[in-house]
Amino acid sequence: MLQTLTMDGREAGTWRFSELSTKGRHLLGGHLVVSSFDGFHRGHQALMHHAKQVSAADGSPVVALLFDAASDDARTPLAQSEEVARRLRLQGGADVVALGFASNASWLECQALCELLREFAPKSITVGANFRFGPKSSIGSQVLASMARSYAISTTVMETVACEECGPITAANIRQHLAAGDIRAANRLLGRNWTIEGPVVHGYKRGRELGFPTANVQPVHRLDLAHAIYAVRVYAGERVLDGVACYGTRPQFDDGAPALEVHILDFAGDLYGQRLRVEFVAHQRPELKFSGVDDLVRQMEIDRAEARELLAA
Ligand SMILES: Cc1cc2nc3c(=O)[nH]c(=O)nc-3n(C[C@H](O)[C@H](O)[C@H](O)COP(=O)(O)O)c2cc1C
Ligand SMILES: Nc1ncnc2c1ncn2[C@@H]1O[C@H](COP(=O)(O)OP(=O)(O)O)[C@@H](O)[C@H]1O
Repeated sequence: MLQTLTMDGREAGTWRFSELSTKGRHLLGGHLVVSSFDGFHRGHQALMHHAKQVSAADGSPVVALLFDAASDDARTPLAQSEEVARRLRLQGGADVVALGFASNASWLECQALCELLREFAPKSITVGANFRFGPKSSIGSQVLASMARSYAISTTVMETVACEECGPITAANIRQHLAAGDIRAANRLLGRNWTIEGPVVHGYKRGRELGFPTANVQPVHRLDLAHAIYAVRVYAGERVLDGVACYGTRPQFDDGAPALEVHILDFAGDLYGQRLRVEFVAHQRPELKFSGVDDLVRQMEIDRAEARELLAA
C-alpha cells in the first residue's frame, strides 16, 4: 500500500502498488529520494538539494519516498510528520509518497520495495549512506544502490556529513544532543530550531502563586530531553511570543512525572486547551532543588531576564 500526502501532510489517498501507473502517473520516471526523513535535518536537506539539481537538467519531478520509521512513538520527535511533508514540498519541490515501512519490515515487504522501484522507473535515486531498512535494518544503502543499478537506474549514495563541533548530521546524534540539553548543537544539525507542540493542560496551579504562571504543554510523544531551563519561542495561533521553559520533574515540589512548563514573557491570558508550538532556542541551566521556594523564585527571575537577552540576540 502507498500513502500519498497533501501539502500540509494530510493523507491524500492510499493506493495499491498496481494503481501507481494510473493514479500516480505524474510520479513515474522522476528522481527518487529515499529516506525516513526523520526530522528533515541538514543531511536530508542535502539529499533534496542534490535531487533538485539533477532534476533541473531534465525537468522530471523530484519524488520523496518516505519510509515511515518516524512514527516510532518511543523516540523523541524531531519533527511532526506534517512538518516533514511540508518541508519536503517547500524546500525540495517534491511530491511525497509515504510508505508504511517500519524499520523492521519483513523480507516480503522488501521484495515489494524492489517491485515498487521497478514500477516507478525512476531516472535517478538519491539516498544517504547510513539509510537502512528491512528485517533488523539489515539492508543498507549500498544494497539498494546495487539493486537499482541492476535496473539501470543511476544512483547517488551521499556520505554522512559532519559538523566540526557537533558531530555527524544524523537523527541519532541530534537526539543525543537533546538528551544532553545541548540545544544549540541539535539546532545546528537540524538546520532550524527544534520545535514540539501540544495542548495546554491543567497543572497544580502553583505557578501563579509563585508569580510565574506556566502553561503546561503536553507533548504527544515521550521526550528524552535534559531536565533544564530553556529560552523558547512560543507560537500560539498567529502570535509569536518569547518565553522561558522548564522541562523536568520539579524537585523543589513534587518530583513527579516530567512536564514541559512555559512561562510567556509580558503576557497574561487564558491558554488552557490551546495548542502551542514551543521552539527551543537555548539551554540556560539544569533544573535544581533550592534551599527554599524564595530562592527558586529569585532564580526564576534571573532565568526570565536571561531568556529575554538570549531571545533578543
Ligand atoms: C523559569 C523557570 C525555572 C524553573 N526552575 C525550576 C527548578 O530549578 N526546580 C524546580 O523544581 N522547578 C522549577 N521550575 C518549575 C516550577 O516549579 C513550576 O513551574 C511550578 O511548580 C508551577 O507548576 P504548575 O504549572 O503545575 O502550577 C521552573 C519554572 C520556570 C518557569
Ligand atoms: N505569562 C503566562 N505564561 C503562561 N501561562 C499564563 C501566563 N499568564 C497566564 N497564563 C495562564 O495561566 C496558566 C498557568 O498558570 P498556573 O498557575 O501555572 O496553572 P497550571 O498549574 O494549571 O499550569 C496557563 O495555562 C495560562 O492559561
